[in-house]
Amino acid sequence: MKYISTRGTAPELSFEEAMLSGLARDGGLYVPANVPQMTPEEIAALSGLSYEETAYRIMRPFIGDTFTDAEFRAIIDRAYAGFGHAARAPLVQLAPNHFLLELFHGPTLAFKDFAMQLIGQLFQAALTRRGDRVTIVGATSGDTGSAAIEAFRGLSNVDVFILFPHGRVSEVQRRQMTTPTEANVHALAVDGDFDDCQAALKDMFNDFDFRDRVKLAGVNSINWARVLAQVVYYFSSAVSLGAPQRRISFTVPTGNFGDIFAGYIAKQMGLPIDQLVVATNQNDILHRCLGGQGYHKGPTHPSISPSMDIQVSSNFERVLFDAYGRDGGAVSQLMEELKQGGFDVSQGALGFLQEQFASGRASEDETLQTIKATLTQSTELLCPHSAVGVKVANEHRAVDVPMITLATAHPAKFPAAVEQASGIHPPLPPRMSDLYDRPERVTRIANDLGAMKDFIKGHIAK
Ligand SMILES: Cc1ncc(COP(=O)(O)O)c(C=O)c1O
Ligand SMILES: N[C@@H](CCOP(=O)(O)O)C(=O)O
Repeated sequence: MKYISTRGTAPELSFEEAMLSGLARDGGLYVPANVPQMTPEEIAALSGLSYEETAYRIMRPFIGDTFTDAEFRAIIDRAYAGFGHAARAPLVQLAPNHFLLELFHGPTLAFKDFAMQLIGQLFQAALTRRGDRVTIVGATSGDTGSAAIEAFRGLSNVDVFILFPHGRVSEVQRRQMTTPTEANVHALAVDGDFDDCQAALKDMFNDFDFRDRVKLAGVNSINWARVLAQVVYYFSSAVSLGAPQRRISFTVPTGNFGDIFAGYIAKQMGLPIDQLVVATNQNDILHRCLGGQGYHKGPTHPSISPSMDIQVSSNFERVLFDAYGRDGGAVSQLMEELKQGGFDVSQGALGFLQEQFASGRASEDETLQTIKATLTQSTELLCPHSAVGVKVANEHRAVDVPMITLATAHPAKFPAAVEQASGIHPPLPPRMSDLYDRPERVTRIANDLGAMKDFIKGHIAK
């Protein structure tokens, strides 16, 4: 199994190399040269299996010879052992033919744990075997950072630096990043927004001196392994509702396009997905683009679903690569135009995108109303991101096709918005109940690439 860059000029890599290197050296993102296929019989055979066994069968063909079967099984088992629900990703019914896929039972209460817990184990196994160490730098609008810190804190062969936008994450998200005491963890509050953090991260990857000197690695969804781990729950949930005999639709609260891209890969592998619906908050650049208005950046408006406050949606590049016939030159050109503010999508590419994805948006008010209405109609207390998904899913549901909306975070991560909508203050689970009492450790830093690189160089273990 080989991985190729969306910009077309970086070397092809194995799974292990692509995982450890993050961004391709031509600035692109790695994707599989060919997506492995599953037959209807193989998909049907997933019925009744544990989440771990399903994960093994879905991901195995993508891993190549990086790990033996036994090593890979053990890695998966360790990754999901700390989840607080036996099903790992349980489905609950909201309404006739509308289901919620609860992805918030991991250690940091967000869907990021599904991939990050696995990546933590994959990195540890690969680095130990190589006798190597890396510096992980991550950009976060809240959840990736806490999940990465949880997965990598205390590991001897990794330093972790997380860039988050100062004042633009929830207090729970911030505290999850700033209260761990392990010396290899560094939380940096950047005077900027998430797009500034992600741009700085990509600039670090494109500075080869810095990249090679600190042995830079990435655990954002830049990293193909992040996307791969998220493909699994599309299969597990769809099969439990009758796939492959039945078609299933999904609605996905979307920001950086990693989660819904995983659904797109599941469909490419053979899962019979009817609609894949992109749900955005008021920062609706993806919804506008899929509606034919081009991809043009505007100001980011802070919202009650802050993890989706994104203008430069990193993984959109991966689907553009397919939409433009896997032409790396065309993708490079679009990404150059994006640096100047945006680009128009060609008619052919737009047709491809509209065939693959539907979309919708939720305003702040609609998000609050959805939290309230869902609690009235069921017993489910939604986080604001999941509420964006439910609002948009309700607009796209068809009577004869089950719709699964991804619930991407636990409501207790966003208590202010949830309480405003429902009157209920969602409590943190007991293991985190002292989060507000723990001392914080954070470095405030200017939105200045040089300052960030100097900080990192000065704080990696020698
Ligand atoms: C709670 C939550 N929901 C939705 C998203 C959007 O996911 P993606 O960036 O993969 O589109 C994020 C951030 O990634 C998130 O943290
Ligand atoms: N919403 C994310 C943004 C980063 O996304 P990623 O999937 O590329 O890591 C967050 O919570 O940080």
